[in-house]
Amino acid sequence: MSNQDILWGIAPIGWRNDDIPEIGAENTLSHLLGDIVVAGFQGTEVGGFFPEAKVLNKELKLRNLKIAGQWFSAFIIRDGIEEVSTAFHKYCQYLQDVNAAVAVVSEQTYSVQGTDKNVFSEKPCFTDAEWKTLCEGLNELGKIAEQYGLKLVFHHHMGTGVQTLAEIDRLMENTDSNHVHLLYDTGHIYVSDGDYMTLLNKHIDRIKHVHFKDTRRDVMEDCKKQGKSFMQSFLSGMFTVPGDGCIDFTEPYKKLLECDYKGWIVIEAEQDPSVAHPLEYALLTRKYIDENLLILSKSDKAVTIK
Ligand SMILES: O=C1C[C@@H](O)[C@H](O)[C@@H](O)C1=O
Ligand SMILES: [Co+2]
Repeated sequence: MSNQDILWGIAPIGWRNDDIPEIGAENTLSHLLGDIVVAGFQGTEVGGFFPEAKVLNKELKLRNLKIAGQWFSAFIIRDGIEEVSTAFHKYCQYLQDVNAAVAVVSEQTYSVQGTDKNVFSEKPCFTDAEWKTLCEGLNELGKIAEQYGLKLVFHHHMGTGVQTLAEIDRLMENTDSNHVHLLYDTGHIYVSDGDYMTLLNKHIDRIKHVHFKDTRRDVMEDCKKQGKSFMQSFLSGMFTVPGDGCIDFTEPYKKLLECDYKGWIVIEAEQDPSVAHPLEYALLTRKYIDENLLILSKSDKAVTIK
């Protein structure tokens, strides 16, 4: 790895999917971690099927792998911050026990992510009062995360109330930059807004975790035309690994280098593992990273796309 400030990981989502537990159910933890070593990544994120911290730590140590973080579905607007905080403490304790860096939080109130609704046209929008509840709640969760040595990174996501650049702007403006950070997911912002550089250029100072997710443009257009749900879309192959889709990752990577980004870049591509062989795709993206990204240095300036 040429840049020691950046750790490269690959998410379990290519092997198993927490949104549809049936797919890839045959892929065990040993299988996943073994593939990650073969493909030359330094770690992963926690999947829903991962074991208790002690067991996981042993498996990680045997393979010299690390945990970057884990997804947390928050319902701050629906349930209130008190109820969410109780679950969040427990989740942060586990992450601290496995030496993770970030708590990946997504607000799931009214989300259509796990439903049959058209993800391209039926996303929720929050009221002013709901925005206030959400932002104040996130400030609280951010402080809790810090008690466990973690940074709270907010995950903007298709089919949720924080999906578009305008919504991410609003969230960033109304949360405390000391406690609430941003996860930059190339795939989600590209599918939502058709552009992945504006968000990065605008909020680079708040970005403390990165998901590199690629998109097959033709599949995305087809899913849009057919009004598919989020799950139908990824099962149709809307997402893929960097190097296999239409996103040019040299631009975001150059920007991250130029701005001295320190943290994880996690490859994350939800596909059906019975269609897209997880190790084959992990190796494909490893080759793309080695040949196109790791050869770049800070002096290769990113072009600012307006
Ligand atoms: O980070 C993520 C976690 C998944 O659960 C989610 O559905 C996926 O799209 C994603 O970006
Ligand atoms: Co993501």
